[in-house]
Amino acid sequence: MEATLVRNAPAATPRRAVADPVLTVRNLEVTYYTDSGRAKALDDVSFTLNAGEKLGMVGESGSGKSTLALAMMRMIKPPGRIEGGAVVVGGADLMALDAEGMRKARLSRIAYIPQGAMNSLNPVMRIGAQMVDAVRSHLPSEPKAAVEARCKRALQSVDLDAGVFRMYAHELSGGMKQRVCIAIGILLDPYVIIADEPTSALDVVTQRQVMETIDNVQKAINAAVILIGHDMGLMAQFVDKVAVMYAGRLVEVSTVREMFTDPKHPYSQALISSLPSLDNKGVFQGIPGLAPSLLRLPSGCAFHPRCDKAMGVCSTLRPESLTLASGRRVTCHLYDGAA
Ligand SMILES: Nc1ncnc2c1ncn2[C@@H]1O[C@H](COP(=O)(O)OP(=O)(O)OP(=O)(O)O)[C@@H](O)[C@H]1O
Repeated sequence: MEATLVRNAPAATPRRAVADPVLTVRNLEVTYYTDSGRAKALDDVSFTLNAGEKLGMVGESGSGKSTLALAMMRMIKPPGRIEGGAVVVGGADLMALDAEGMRKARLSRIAYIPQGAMNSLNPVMRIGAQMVDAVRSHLPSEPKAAVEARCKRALQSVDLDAGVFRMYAHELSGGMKQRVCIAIGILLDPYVIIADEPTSALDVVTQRQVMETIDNVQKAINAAVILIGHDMGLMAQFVDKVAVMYAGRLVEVSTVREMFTDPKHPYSQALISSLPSLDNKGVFQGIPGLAPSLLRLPSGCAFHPRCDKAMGVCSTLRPESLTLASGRRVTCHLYDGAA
């Protein structure tokens, strides 16, 4: 079946009729076995996304955001190891697929636009040939003309001229290259798109255009989108929900409005108050201390040494993820008994 990639077209393929949530990540665990010891980079990570929902994944460097993306794609390499959990996309648990099943699932069920993707385009192959290769590895019997038409539609849906099909990466600007990567990501109409820092190394105008492109293609195919990034301000304009990671754990998942107006976890509160605002001109509040090494995590809650609301229990007991009455998720002892 051909993908429907026309901008702002309604969700069209029967595949989109899959029951919500379209993505369920359950108890995902990843450990890196390094010479210095074991680093648990994902610790019991769970969340869900409905078709058409956009989730922003934020957290300091080293908190596990890219590891989460790679684990969902089953692309964790040694010394890392996925040690448990499920990633259910459109009804199929990716963790239970054999290698060939997983190869097919990449791009068709779940697409990943890695950090720096635009620099990984092959410099000596035309853009079109790279796109055709990606389609062919999934749909070997699709006629050449149909494959080309699919690729050109994908280029047009990210606001690139179909002529880009015949161009080389060096002929394109950074923003155009990033849009090519997005076009490749949507070639097979996936249920879920993960974009890891899709706007890094781009100027602010191009950043906005790239985010708008993701927004448009996401609406056109009704995919669930995970945007990984540091720029809370940019993210706030494009996502529906925000998930905050700290030392391999999801410490809060809230709607973007709740996160910005009433963050629950002290780490989310610190992240929000560290953002510049017109009311607080020139007053920047940093987060005290440094992110902990995963090799030597503090006992109890890993955030407690930096937390201005820490209580006795925080240094001894690991908090569980709680769902508050409003449906928000928070991993903090402050809310024990409130769930
Ligand atoms: N190949 C590896 N070997 C050992 N440890 C690793 C490896 N890759 C990642 N880690 C560890 O896993 C943790 C999570 O890393 P990850 O790259 O997922 O973080 P991140 O939140 O995406 O950071 P950034 O924002 O800088 O991209 C880090 O603390 C890092 O030390």
